Amino acid sequence: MQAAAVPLDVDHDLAVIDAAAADAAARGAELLLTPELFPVGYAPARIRAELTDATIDDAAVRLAAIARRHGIALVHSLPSPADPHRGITATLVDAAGTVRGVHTKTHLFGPAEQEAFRPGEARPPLVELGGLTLGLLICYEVEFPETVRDLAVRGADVVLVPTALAGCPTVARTLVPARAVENGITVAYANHCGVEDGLVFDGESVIVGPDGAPAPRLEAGPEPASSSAEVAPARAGGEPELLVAEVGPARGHFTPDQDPDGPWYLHDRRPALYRRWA
Ligand SMILES: NC(=O)CCCCC(N)=O
Repeated sequence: MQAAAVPLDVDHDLAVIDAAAADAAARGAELLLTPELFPVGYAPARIRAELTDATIDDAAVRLAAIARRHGIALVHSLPSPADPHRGITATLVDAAGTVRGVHTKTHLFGPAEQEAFRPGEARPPLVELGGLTLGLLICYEVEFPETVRDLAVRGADVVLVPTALAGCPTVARTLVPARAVENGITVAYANHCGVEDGLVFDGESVIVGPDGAPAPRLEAGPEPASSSAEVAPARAGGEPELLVAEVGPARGHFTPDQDPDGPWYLHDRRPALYRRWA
């Protein structure tokens, strides 16, 4: 889902997610990925100054209910309750509304985030769902090859990335596809669009497969999609958009006997050598 949130207007922002979940489920999607901090909007200073933990806890309950109501898994992103400071989290809730994985952003972007939040330390989680292994990262983290590589070597087929990207479309156009290709996995990157708290978001949400190309779009309709249009990046500005694509098992784990031509990135890695260089 790519859409514009209204900072601190949780009712509005949850309504946008609810409508997207209904639309996605109707089109056959099994999981809806939403942008970073979408239920509260991307406004780090205002979140720190005005948001209460009760509001955050209530939003988490309502997001689980959205997943359950529409029978679709959901990745949402909220501030963590203060303990004593707040992190930025991503949570995967399954179609029954059960929390299956939570990640706290380990690489905070810029002074605004670093003043308003604390960085997480825990390793990004893997969740088994729908026959695939799903990894969670948040925004800036996907720009560090180490984070996606860590999930890939642990078996991730798909890395799901709520984001809040403004003024740097190179990330969506170049870095996100590179992460998918260099690990032979699919990366889904869901951004805000429009303007929030004076920030103009890039949009350009994308779902990129192991070959670096946009994943094929699932065409809703009576007949199974025989040929699917590619999922072009969402437009920068304007209205909410839903990219619905079919994602599958990783190809990065191939070894020479499975794929005679290579490249075999994960197979050919030399971590002991890299550690000696550190
Ligand atoms: N919320 C974020 O982590 C924003 C990341 C933007 C990084 C960039 N290169 O502009």
